[in-house]
Amino acid sequence: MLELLSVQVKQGDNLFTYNSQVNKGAFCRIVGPSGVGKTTLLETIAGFNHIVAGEVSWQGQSFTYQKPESRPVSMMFQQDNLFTHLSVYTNIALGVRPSARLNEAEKQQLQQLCLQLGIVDQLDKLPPQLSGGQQQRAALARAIIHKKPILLLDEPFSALDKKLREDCIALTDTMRKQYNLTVLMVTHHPKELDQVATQTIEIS
Ligand SMILES: Nc1ncnc2c1ncn2[C@@H]1O[C@H](COP(=O)(O)OP(=O)(O)OP(=O)(O)O)[C@@H](O)[C@H]1O
Repeated sequence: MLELLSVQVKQGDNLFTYNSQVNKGAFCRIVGPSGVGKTTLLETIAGFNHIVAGEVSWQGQSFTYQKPESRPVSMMFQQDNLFTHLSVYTNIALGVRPSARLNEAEKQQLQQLCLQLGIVDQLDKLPPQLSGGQQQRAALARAIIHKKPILLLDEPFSALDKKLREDCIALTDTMRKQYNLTVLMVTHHPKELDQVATQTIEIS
């Protein structure tokens, strides 16, 4: 379980307090009006914000003060997830390790994952040569191959049209089950997650 206990975070003049529990393996949608602190919640779990008080834990182990790279999470944003001057392959391989140098087994796993995500033919290209949906699927591949148990998604498909959004949500759900991930997704279209969401956090 991912747990936030009286976690307090300052953003400018705002002080946010979070109390949430997300079950292991959940697909949790995070909803609420604009400016209420949804992105701040994900950034706090990812380690990008200073926590003033409280505790964040995974499976009973606190990671409140751990650096982002040591936390059991990977995060994907609405856009600009990829380095534009590096190939799609290298971008995804960076999810394995900073050198992006992979052994044969890792290369095969990357190929297999990209085959499933429908981007295996795009690996030699630069991200700007891909469509928006392909770019987000490449970012998803990088996040998944990172092998962290918690996947934080901040409106990841909101720039895509409705049909593509639905396809990407279904793919994310398949990945959740296959890789035993706990997914937290901020969305302004909660109904689109009706089929997949096992839990909802409403921030008001
Ligand atoms: N780095 C920052 N410095 C100062 N204020 C910030 C910072 N980041 C966010 N805020 C403020 O904190 C509040 C919450 O922002 P946040 O992005 O978490 O909201 P949100 O619920 O994700 O909104 P939206 O649905 O519009 O994306 C907003 O009022 C925002 O202006």
